[in-house]
Amino acid sequence: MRDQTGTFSLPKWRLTRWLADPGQDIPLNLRQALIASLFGTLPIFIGGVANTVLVAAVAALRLPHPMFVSWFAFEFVLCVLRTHIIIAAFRAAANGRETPTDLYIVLAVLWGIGVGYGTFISLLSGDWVVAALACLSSAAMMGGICFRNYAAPRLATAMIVLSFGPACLGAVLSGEPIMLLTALQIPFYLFAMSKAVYRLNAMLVTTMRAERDNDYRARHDMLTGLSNRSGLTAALEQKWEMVQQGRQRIALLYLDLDGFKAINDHHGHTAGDRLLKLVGERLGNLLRSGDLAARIGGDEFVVLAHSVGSTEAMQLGDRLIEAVSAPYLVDGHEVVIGTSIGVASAQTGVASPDQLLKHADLALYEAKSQGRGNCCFFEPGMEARLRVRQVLEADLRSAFVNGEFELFYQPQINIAANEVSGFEALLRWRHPERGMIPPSEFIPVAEDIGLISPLGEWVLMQACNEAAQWPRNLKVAVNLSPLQFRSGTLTQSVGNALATSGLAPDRLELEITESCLLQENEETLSILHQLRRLGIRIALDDFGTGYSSISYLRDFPINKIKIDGSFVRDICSRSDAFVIVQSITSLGAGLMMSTVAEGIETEEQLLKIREAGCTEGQGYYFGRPQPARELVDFLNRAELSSVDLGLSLIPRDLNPSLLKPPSP
Ligand SMILES: Nc1nc2c(ncn2[C@@H]2O[C@@H]3COP(=O)(O)O[C@H]4[C@@H](O)[C@H](n5cnc6c(=O)[nH]c(N)nc65)O[C@@H]4COP(=O)(O)O[C@H]3[C@H]2O)c(=O)[nH]1
Repeated sequence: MRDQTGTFSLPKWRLTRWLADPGQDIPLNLRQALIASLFGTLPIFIGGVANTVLVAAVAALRLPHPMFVSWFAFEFVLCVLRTHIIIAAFRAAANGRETPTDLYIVLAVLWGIGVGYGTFISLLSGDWVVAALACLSSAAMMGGICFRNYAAPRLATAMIVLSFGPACLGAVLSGEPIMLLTALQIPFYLFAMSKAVYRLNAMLVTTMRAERDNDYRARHDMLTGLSNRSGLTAALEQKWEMVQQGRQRIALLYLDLDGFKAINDHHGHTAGDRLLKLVGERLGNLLRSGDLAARIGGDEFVVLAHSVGSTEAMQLGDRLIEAVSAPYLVDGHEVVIGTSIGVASAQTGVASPDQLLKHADLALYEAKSQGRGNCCFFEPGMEARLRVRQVLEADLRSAFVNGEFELFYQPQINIAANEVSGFEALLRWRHPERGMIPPSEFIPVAEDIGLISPLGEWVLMQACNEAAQWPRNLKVAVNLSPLQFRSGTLTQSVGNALATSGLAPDRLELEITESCLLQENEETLSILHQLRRLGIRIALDDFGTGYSSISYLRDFPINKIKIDGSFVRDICSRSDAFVIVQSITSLGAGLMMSTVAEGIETEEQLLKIREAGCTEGQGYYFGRPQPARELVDFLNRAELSSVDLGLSLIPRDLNPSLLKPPSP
């Protein structure tokens, strides 16, 4: 059936409403489609009216009695009126105007009455040729009525009874005994045809419901109830003409959830699904009427906002980030995720809805590459940057396979004992064309493309293997990505690395950042305890930046605090930096944790760090990150006199009081 939903008006008069009523619980759009179908199948309509006028004309010619002439005149006028009304209805529907549905239905009923009247008078006429013609014609009409009007079963039944019912009475009154048989047959025929109408109607409604459900499913995401990709495309295409004519301003906000995969992996897909539903609800709550939210991929959502410029779209983006990032309660667990958003608006130069979506996607890439929880507006240069990024991703994947990674080690110095206490392993990528690429450039990419877990495992194994060859029980510190921390396999990987290398667990230190501790306190706590049970030490990296929650130091089994290099950089010039470092070291001392100052580059900084009470130091002043093969040499030099080598851990000409162990 042709879908004409919404183009033909529903009847308004009481009688016509009753006649066209298809039954209870039928939604509005189905009612509209059913009414539209009454106007359809034009060949049957034309055949029906032409046939009636023709039969009436033949009868009037054979029997030019006023009854037959008036019948013909009635049919003729009705035919003209109905044709006019149906043409007017189609025009009105095409132009989105009210259609004359009530009149159309009333004329259909009158037509049925006309056919019935003609059959009746023909049977009484005694002219069996005219009677046979009229009876055959109205019986044939019933088929047409049934086929054409079963969308409104009451109307069709009324037309069937009115057009052929009088033949029953006519047969009785015809005076011909044999016609009594026909009079007996006609009610059965009427009943059978009416029954067929209701059956056909039930089948039609079921089919239309199924079509409607399929259509809904085709355009909606069953999990969240939001639109899906094709729903979004349809909505975009619908608005596009107005957008191109400058009559409508729209913006697309492309959201990608940060940290969703970890929740899915950790709590299972059912919890992940619940979380997606909650995200969908939050998005829906923020939209104005006429805006649309869609889920177009696992954890990817798009918001189509209308009547917004770039500023309002960015403001909406910020509100979406805030809403999505608030904690969720899923299966009794509090979980936190974030979202990055790319925004694009349909200004001149955007050729198609597809291109607009692509722009928003590019802006999303940019938002993600700037760190999580960002909202970025599309700029033309992003496409080129994306290509660079895609090349980097491809290179990164092959780098892992080609063994282009290596570990550099930076010494960590026990300031009090004036000796090297261990080394921090720092990942390096020796790119065949670009040379050495720093971890800050490729680790976020490795996290995004799911390479961080295997890469992290490789780092652990390599660091443990190399550290196992070092003298003097020197420690090795290994950085962990938050994603690796939440992977669920960390304890096992650490256990494997220790078992394979034979490194004593107390020589391995894992450096985590606060973002590892941000969510799932119980889960995180249990991983940390498992690691501690293996005998491993935990260091909290970059302390003093980010959240720097003191409660982490109380709640989690941490052995060491690494004070962020930014404080060390300012320690000689800003008294507040010194006070902060001092406060962290005394906090650490009180909690039986050692404190390491990162990024020491000068002697003055070292003096201040000592004065502030740090137990360990790390930085270019002591040594830059260097390949494993150079460590033995470094250690040998460190153990020799500084005067001999011109390289000193704690320069000799320092005030001797500075060489004393730090005061607690
Ligand atoms: N300006 C200055 N910088 C100094 C000084 N002393 C050390 N640094 C640099 O500071 C960074 C210290 O590492 P981080 O804070 O853990 O920060 C690391 C760490 O978060 C991450 N990273 C490095 N290796 C790995 C790894 O194997 N796994 C993971 N997940 N992250 C890693 O990459 C970050 C950057 O590493 P690098 O580029 O090697 O940069 C290193 C190091 O070279 C100094 O005196 N002055």
